[in-house]
Amino acid sequence: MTAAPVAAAAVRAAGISRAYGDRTVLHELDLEIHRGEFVALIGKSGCGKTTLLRALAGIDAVDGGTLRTPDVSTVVFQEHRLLPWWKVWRNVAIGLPRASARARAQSALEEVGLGTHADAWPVTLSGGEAQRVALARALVREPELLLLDEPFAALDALTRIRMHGLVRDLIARHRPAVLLVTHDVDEAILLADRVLTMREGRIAAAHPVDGTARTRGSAAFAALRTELLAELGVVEP
Ligand SMILES: Nc1ncnc2c1ncn2[C@@H]1O[C@H](COP(=O)(O)OP(=O)(O)OP(=O)(O)O)[C@@H](O)[C@H]1O
Repeated sequence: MTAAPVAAAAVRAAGISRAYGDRTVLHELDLEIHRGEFVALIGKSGCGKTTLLRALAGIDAVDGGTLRTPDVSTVVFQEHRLLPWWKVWRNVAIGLPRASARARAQSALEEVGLGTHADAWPVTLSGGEAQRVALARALVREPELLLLDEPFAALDALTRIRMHGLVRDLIARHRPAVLLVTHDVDEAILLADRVLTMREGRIAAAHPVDGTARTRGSAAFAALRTELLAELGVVEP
């Protein structure tokens, strides 16, 4: 028997592997995310980020290794995935006990600034509003693990900046463990406590984010950004 898992870990993956046919996408990968910790994962296209997130979400099984995740984990995807035939509040309330569903959905919508949109139809929402509803739907169940798969990638730059502020506030209040998969290095630095780079199905390096680096334009921000881009093999013009 190995030692008992670290109590503070919300997620613990040890040597997990996943293959599609003869193509191995996760190579004996190790990952720990602590309770209340915000981890961002960046890496080149095809390195296995979404595969890892889907494994943590329990959407896909792993072929080998051990994976421990909390009972309640929720996912926000790049596209909002709201059901068009249900009003906004019912989309948020999916899976909640009936008696409290409406009130809990309303309060979650208020948290994302959409309290007046409870009876709207999803089709009437802007892209940013729809993603805020998706966030409300993910947080209303008080997940211990929140998985974010490029949730801001399809939004315009200004909306994305506003969403960063909102997500920071929501996370500070709810304190789930978070894994954010993103292509946006700036976003990773601004939001995460720790940025992981992934290469060929493994975690290549971990970079703790110093508080001063969270200010865009600070020297610490620029230095970490340069380091991460170099690790990803990106040379800026
Ligand atoms: N269902 C599948 N069947 C076969 N191959 C797959 C499947 N899903 C993913 N792959 C392959 O696994 C590899 C990793 O895919 P994954 O989506 O995890 O990468 P990613 O790092 O998230 O990429 P991106 O940044 O482009 O979203 C890719 O080569 C992809 O083609």
